[in-house]
Amino acid sequence: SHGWGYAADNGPDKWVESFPVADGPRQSPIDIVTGEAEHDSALAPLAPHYDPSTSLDLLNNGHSVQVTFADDTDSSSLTGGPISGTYRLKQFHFHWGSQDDKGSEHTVDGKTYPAELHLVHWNTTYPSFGEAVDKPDGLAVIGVFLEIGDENPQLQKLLDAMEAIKSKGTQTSFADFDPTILLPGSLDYWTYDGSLTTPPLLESVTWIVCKQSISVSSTQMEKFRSLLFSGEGEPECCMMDNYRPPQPLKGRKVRASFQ
Ligand SMILES: CN[C@@H]1CN(c2cccc(OC)c2)S(=O)(=O)c2sc(S(N)(=O)=O)cc21
Ligand SMILES: [Zn+2]
Repeated sequence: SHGWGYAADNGPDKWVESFPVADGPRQSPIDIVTGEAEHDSALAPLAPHYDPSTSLDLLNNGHSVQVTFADDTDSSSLTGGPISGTYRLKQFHFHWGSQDDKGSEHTVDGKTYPAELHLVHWNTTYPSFGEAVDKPDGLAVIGVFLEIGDENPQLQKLLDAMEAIKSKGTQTSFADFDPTILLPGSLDYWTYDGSLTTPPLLESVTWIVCKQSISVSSTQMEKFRSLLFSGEGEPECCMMDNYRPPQPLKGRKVRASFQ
């Protein structure tokens, strides 16, 4: 089968064949061992500032569901946290499982969550996303765990719009969406140096993983699982288990912004 994916013949265990960095020194995701994380009082509070007018469209790219943002100004950007300077929001997307006991990429003391939200930002010391994506300090991704609980009304607009993008390569306009509403109440976080969790697995990401999760109901999770990896006219293949498992820490330190 052409191209990478999450099936037995093109999934995470096979990626190293086309992307040797898969076995590199700073791969993501990782298992966050909370007892090993060191509180760093020098870590600043996370300061995301998002402008809903920069949200553009909702896309099924065959690997995940993604909302893309206009990144020609600093209107939607991230400062503070472990990063220096300003990183612009490019897109956010999710990873999830085929059932509620798995689906996240990062794990916490071995605990898996049913899904994980990633907000991808690029360092404006570089002229564009494309220039930043392969630099060691090029990207900053905020990870938020989704935990099964009450229905999350903030997800509903996204879930309803997914009707229009069931198949790979479909997209629909998705204006006036403020991703701030998807963030947990507390922005306490763990941070470490890592990589993209999908090919090309570039080791360019400062990971910022929120300690507090947001809720999602089992019914809402079924909505994610009704999306398709497959394109229109192809045999239907449900989009689920689109997560990479934790990778070796290889001596990296994980810092905590909280005691
Ligand atoms: C398909 N997966 C996304 C790939 N992207 C991408 C797009 C264009 C070019 C490129 O490299 C040259 C990479 S990306 O950088 O937006 C990210 S970040 C990310 S995650 N799970 O680590 O947060 C996954 C992807
Ligand atoms: Zn991701």
